[in-house]
Amino acid sequence: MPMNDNSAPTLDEQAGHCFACGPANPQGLHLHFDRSEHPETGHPTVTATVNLTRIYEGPPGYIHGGIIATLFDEAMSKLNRPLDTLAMTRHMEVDYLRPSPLYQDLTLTATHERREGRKLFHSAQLHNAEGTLLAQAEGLFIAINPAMIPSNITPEKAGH
Ligand SMILES: CCCCCCCCCCCCCC(=O)SCCNC(=O)CCNC(=O)[C@H](O)C(C)(C)COP(=O)(O)OP(=O)(O)OC[C@H]1O[C@@H](n2cnc3c(N)ncnc32)[C@H](O)[C@@H]1OP(=O)(O)O
Repeated sequence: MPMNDNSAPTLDEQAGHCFACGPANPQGLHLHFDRSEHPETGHPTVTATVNLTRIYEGPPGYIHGGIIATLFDEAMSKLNRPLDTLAMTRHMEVDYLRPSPLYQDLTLTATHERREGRKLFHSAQLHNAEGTLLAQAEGLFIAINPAMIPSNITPEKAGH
């Protein structure tokens, strides 16, 4: 794992193996998000283009539902940093409205809705290129103590 000069890993380095967004995970999705502000509420919003192959297939020709949940979990988690909060997913609901096709550019978006103390409420959507809503989610993230996140994970420490 790359280290900074003080050998304390940065948050990005700690998250480098994240299955959805980590650049260091050879089997990950390598999602990249652009961040902006919602035009009406000013709340943080993130967007990514996803185009998935059969590795992620569920029904023939379509993305597996668990992977769609992963996309939503990741997109909503990306809202926590602009809110200056380290948080983990506590609850998520997903509506699968239409099958989500493989091999097509789909637009993944997430927006912060509201905060109640440690509780962050976010929403997320997946649209096809025609603008049809394919799936949507609501998520509850809970602000955590940074000490919950181990600073250095190795296979040896994980028992492998
Ligand atoms: C994460 C850091 C990563 C750093 C790098 C970023 C890279 C990105 C990677 C990100 C990867 C993607 C992200 C991932 O995949 S994160 C991985 C998936 N998530 C987890 O593994 C989290 C596991 N859970 C926990 O560790 C604990 O439960 C945590 C720490 C989250 C909270 O435990 P804690 O004991 O502290 O709190 P609590 O359980 O009492 O609950 C708290 C409050 O919530 C209320 N509540 C519960 N349910 C509902 C509901 N349905 N509607 C409304 N409210 C609800 C509940 O009543 C309570 O309210 P109150 O009584 O306090 O008022």
